[in-house]
Amino acid sequence: MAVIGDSLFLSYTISTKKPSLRNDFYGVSVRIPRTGVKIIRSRGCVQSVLQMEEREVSRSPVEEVLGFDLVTERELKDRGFMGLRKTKLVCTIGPACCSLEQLESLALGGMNIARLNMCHNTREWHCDVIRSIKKLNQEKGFCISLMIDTEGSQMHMVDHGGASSVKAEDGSIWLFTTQKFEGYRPFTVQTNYERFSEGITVGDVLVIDGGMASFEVIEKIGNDLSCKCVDPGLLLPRAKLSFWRDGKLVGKKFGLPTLSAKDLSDIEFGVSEGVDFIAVSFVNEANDIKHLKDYLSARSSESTRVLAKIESLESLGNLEDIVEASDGIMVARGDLGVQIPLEQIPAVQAEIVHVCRQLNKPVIVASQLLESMIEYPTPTRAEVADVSEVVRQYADALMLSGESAVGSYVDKALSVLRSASTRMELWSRQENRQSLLSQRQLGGALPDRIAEQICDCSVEMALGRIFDDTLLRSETFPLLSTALFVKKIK
Ligand SMILES: Nc1ncnc2c1ncn2[C@@H]1O[C@H](COP(=O)(O)OP(=O)(O)OP(=O)(O)O)[C@@H](O)[C@H]1O
Ligand SMILES: CC(=O)C(=O)O
Repeated sequence: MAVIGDSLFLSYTISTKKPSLRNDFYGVSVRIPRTGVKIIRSRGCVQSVLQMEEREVSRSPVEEVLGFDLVTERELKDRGFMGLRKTKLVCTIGPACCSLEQLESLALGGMNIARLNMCHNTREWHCDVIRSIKKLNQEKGFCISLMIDTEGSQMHMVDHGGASSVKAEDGSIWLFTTQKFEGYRPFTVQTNYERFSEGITVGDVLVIDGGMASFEVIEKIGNDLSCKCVDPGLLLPRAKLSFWRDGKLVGKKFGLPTLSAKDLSDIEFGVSEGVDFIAVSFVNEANDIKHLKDYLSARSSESTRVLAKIESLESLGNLEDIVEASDGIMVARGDLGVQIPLEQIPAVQAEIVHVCRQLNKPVIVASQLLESMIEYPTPTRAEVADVSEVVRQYADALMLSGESAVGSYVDKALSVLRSASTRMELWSRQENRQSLLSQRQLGGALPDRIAEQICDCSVEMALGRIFDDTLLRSETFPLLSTALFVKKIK
């Protein structure tokens, strides 16, 4: 399977006295006139420099906003600028990729956003990574955006820093407790949340990490739970816990705010370091986002974009409001899979992406895209199909988690993501073009057919009473419908 891409890349930098650099979503959009692209070669790799005169930009009646990326020389030659990859790539930074050299390698491999998960590592470590990325942006001309991801309030096992996993055997009896202890205690799991057993009754099922292992509650001992393993499996450090009754999630209101004191302190840190995005974990309703945006605007940090992570059952019930309130969305399939049955994930993902497309909000699809590449140098066919499906759904970005943070094949994983998304975009464009050409009632030349399609869309919207009469009569309407149409077909 030829999904591994070419190794020669183009890097784009702007050469102008005062570049009109607009750090559009995912940080790599640049306003340019149609002309002014020159390819130069430097240090053995090909570098493209967009030459942009300010005079030209202000004079140009139609500015193009293009998403710029690293592309192969061959891709550029074959397909021109419109053929550049649109799907952005997010890499979670961890021990496997945090040195300056490793980050540069990711930048060359097409990383658009570096994600820092505030659950892990120290403030100093995060600070070093942020500084390294800024250095690469400044000195080597990359445009990598920075995202911090808050820890959020969720129920999980406490990591005692011992073995990387513990096996739970069928029928074994375990104690889930809130009592604090150091080191490893056999058949005992410490949970992070004191009220974790509130409302839980004998017979309920405790599921680990969305199905890694399951236990039946056999006795309540004060706040602790004695449980029998009914589905054996591995318990990983910080594994997430959820309770189920009669096949349904036991909705537990933890009484915890979406943003904990630690989250607020991490956000404060991110803002002071000038990160571009804050991804908020366990958003349940639009107010969670509105409050954070108010806070950011009080600090004059409105330019920091707020992304809502959709990973709880409750957030699905408030999806449209959350999408409206946010600057973008992350489909956090990892935690979502703890709260809803796994077989529902594909449909829920498609629905979230669809709502985001309808409301014109960017959406990242995250978790386990290339999970096997944490250990192996090639992806499974199913993983490549999953990545391609996300692109086909018109998600704006794909995210690597463990594959880049702790994986053994970080650059390869990114390369697979890049190649698979490029190919699917190309295929999708050809398919769209084909369906446009095969429309029966359309005119002869392609521009006529496109114009006719735009009119069709306008009529469709008018019939759907999307706009009031004043707007329909005004000159803005054709422009607006054109813009909506263009945006929708991407
Ligand atoms: N900064 C880091 N330092 C050390 N390990 C990290 C770091 N970031 C990620 N990891 C490791 O990579 C794995 C995947 O990271 P990721 O942040 O995507 O998932 P996660 O821990 O399940 O958190 P979340 O549920 O918020 O996504 C983690 O389990 C952790 O082992
Ligand atoms: C990314 C993340 O937080 C999740 O998938 O749960």
